[in-house]
Amino acid sequence: MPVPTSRLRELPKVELHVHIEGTLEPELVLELARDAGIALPYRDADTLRGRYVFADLQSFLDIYYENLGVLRRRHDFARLAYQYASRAHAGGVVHAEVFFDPQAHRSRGVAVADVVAGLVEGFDRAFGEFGFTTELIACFLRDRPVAEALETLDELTACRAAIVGVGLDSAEVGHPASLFTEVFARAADLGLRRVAHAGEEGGPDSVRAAIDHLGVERVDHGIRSVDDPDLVAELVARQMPLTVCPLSNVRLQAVADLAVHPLPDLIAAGVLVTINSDDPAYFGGYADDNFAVVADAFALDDPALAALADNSVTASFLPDARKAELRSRIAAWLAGGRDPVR
Ligand SMILES: Nc1ncnc2[nH]cnc12
Ligand SMILES: [Zn+2]
Repeated sequence: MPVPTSRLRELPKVELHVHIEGTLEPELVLELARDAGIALPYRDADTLRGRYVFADLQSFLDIYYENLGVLRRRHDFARLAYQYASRAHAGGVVHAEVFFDPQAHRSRGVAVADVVAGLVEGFDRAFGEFGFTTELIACFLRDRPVAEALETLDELTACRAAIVGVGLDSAEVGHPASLFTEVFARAADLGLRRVAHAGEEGGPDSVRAAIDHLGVERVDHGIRSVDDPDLVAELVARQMPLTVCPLSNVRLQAVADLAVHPLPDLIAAGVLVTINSDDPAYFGGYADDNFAVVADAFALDDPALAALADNSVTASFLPDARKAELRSRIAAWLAGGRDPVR
């Protein structure tokens, strides 16, 4: 029996893999372009949305980087953050650890400090209005020079207090994690937490490289780990979280179809799997939608869904007291009650 969507929305969720630039809905692209006097080659939001047919990661990244060019002022980032928080909250997300791509903005002359200040402003508003909590994770672009990542890390130190950690994203194949060893070592010296995309289009070796060279505490995606049983066993032994994004994997053709997604095999093996949206404005769904499609595709019952939500709490960078509070809210949901806080 499928779990009704309204009940699934009430499951308290923590989102650990969402790119704030990937929450830029076509309507906001058009609005920000109009405000800034930027001419766009499409008439309306639906025409832009119609372009969102992707053959692979790169074909998505091309449009993603093009669209984020409309984000220019601190206020634009505040709007984006607040809009994401509002939508995620409506789907039951109570806490999010949100990626942003500083290099994609500073390369266009937008100061990293303005990006961070805008995101903080939008998320502070969301916290004040509906108690939505967030942490920020600055991702380095792995298809850009390492020297640029080091410069960006230097700039980020001025906003150190607003950032919980660093990540690694953009085109995976041909851009090994090992190149970024020094960047991640310096981030660790600054007390920043470390995560990295790996095993999205790259294979098990890419996942191993992120763990061995970057010292990550979570692997973003990591689905291709399933191709190497020894790696799966290692992920289980270390309880290394994977931030899996099912709709993204389908839309970027990392998997042929949801029915053959490795999620059930990873769960069955005992991997600490979490469910996330990645770039929801592009892939047809936010965190609740991702929960809904996997619940449906793999006939997950309430205990299985609560276990996935619980994994995200475990894998989060939240303090222990907040983790305990969220765990008891998930347990209350499982026991059949409504979430007492919503
Ligand atoms: N799914 C993804 N993989 C790598 N880099 C990204 N940047 C935004 N979304 C991404
Ligand atoms: Zn991602």
